[in-house]
Amino acid sequence: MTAIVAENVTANGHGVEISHLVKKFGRPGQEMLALDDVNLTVAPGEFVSVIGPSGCGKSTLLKVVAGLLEADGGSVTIGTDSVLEATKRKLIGLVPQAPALLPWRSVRDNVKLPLQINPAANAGRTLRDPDELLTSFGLGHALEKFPKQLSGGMQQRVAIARAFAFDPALLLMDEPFSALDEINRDQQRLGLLDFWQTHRKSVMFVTHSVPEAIVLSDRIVLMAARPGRIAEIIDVNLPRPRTEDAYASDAFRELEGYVRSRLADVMQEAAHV
Ligand SMILES: Nc1ncnc2c1ncn2[C@@H]1O[C@H](COP(=O)(O)OP(=O)(O)OP(=O)(O)O)[C@@H](O)[C@H]1O
Repeated sequence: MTAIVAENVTANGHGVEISHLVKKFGRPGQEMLALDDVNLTVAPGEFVSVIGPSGCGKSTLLKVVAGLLEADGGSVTIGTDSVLEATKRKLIGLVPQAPALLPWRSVRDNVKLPLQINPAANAGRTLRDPDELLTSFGLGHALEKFPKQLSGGMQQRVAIARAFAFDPALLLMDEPFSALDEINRDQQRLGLLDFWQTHRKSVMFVTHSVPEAIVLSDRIVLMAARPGRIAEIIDVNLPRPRTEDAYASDAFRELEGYVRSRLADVMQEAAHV
């Protein structure tokens, strides 16, 4: 992984403005409110995690922002663009739960793919060289390999490198480390932290892990279920750049206790609905 180089890295990317967002599933008359009046502003270069009980709408929120699901009400603006315009202009990088690499392309060619699709949209960007990018993610030795020759953790790193390659204005990550074991997961999250602190992109990151949300984020959006909504937005006022030492600080542990107790509150509420 790259060394942590910058204390004062300029924030990059576009902000996100989510306003009165509503998303329903189901047939008319039997609808379920997956997102009920969700309002959230993500500043350019801000890292925001979304946490909450199963079924509270975290993935749905990310999918609406990514343009994979259409909203039933409200709006999402990325910079000054609608989601549709942002997807056309390739402003959004998405890292799904499973790495979704093309098995017949080498690691290098998987990372090159977003540079090759709709190249006109890449004009004026700082595109990253796939080899350099993969090397900075500790995969310099695996450029010619195929996805099946890599471990799950390495594959997920390729997927993250691929999302960074075309310099998107906004990165959306839906539990990117959930399939990994705890040791691997911790390594990957510290690697992402390191990379992000050097490049400062706007990020929306879904996770079930409280420590993961704290170590990575500037703010944590706590969601509640039935209907899916924002219960609280929690500031993470820990100094940056952060390293694994952050876990050991009193401030970290205090915040972890607070987030866990608020998570328990919303889970208890949901149990009584
Ligand atoms: N395509 C769909 N059709 C119908 N209902 C859906 C669909 N996608 C999600 N839902 C429902 O919407 C609600 C929110 O789902 P979502 O996957 O966004 O939750 P989540 O917070 O990401 O959950 P988890 O933490 O378990 O991944 C759930 O009740 C889910 O069953």
